[in-house]
Amino acid sequence: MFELRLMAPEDRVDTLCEALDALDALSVSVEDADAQTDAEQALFGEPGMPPPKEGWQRSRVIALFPDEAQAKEASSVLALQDFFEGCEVLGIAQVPEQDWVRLTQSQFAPVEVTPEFWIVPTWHEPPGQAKQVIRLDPGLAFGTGTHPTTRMCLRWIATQGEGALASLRVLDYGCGSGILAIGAAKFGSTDIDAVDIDEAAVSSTVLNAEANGVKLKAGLPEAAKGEYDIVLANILATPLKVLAPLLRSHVKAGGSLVMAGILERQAEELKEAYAPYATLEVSDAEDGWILMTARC
Ligand SMILES: C[S@@+](CC[C@H](N)C(=O)[O-])C[C@H]1O[C@@H](n2cnc3c(N)ncnc32)[C@H](O)[C@@H]1O
Repeated sequence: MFELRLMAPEDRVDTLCEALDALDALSVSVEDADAQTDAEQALFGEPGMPPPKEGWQRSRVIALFPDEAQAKEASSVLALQDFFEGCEVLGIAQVPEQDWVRLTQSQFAPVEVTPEFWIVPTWHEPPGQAKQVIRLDPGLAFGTGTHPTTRMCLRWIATQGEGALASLRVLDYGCGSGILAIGAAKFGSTDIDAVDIDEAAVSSTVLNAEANGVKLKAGLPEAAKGEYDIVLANILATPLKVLAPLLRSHVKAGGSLVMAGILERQAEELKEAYAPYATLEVSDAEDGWILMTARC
């Protein structure tokens, strides 16, 4: 395959990508042309908020074509268009043959939750010291264990102890891949509801639970019914604040509310939002994220 590399100012990127698509590019990717330089302008938004602006000052647009002739033709056609003014062809180059499957898989190594509890992709052998293992491959839904918020929730489950959840009813609210619900099952729970607003997450949860040989019920949020001994919710601070009365209503008296997706600096606003319902405390922290829990 051959890639056609182009430079485009911010206001031309969308048009250029659409044109490349119309010219039968197999894929088009856009990178910050000023990344790692003094001119780099970060475009991070607050979690849950849109970024400060839509695009970078200058973007490198890379389009993949099946052969050199098509890449050259696309380059010539683009150069004749009015909208190409301000854009530039950086070059055409052959893409070296790679084993893409192996390359992708190599980016997902086993993840340690505790020295004895690991998340292991199916193409890896579990580490020797692992006593509990969740088998999970990256998919459409969030939750492979590579994010600190997921790991902190799983660590909380693990610190309850082996089999400690055996007689406990668990709700995983915002289940994504179902990783927390599966973790709860690994530590003994047999009565688990996993819910999400995203139907793809619900389907992923069902498949991942089957792959791990655990029993749970997955569905949309209205499938959460009644009270639970443990409510796990790894969402984000803003929805967690909105969901405060609902999440609290699902926790049994004496039960635990365990929440992640919260930045360190959001601890106080979460405590305030939950004050009418529960007393939250910070139970864990990793990479600027915190785990907040309450005994209800
Ligand atoms: C950060 S992911 C967490 C996934 C997984 N539980 C984990 O810990 O890795 C948050 C999930 O919450 C879901 N979600 C967001 N808002 C929600 C809401 N109001 N009700 C239910 N699920 C929600 C999203 O679709 C997403 O799958």
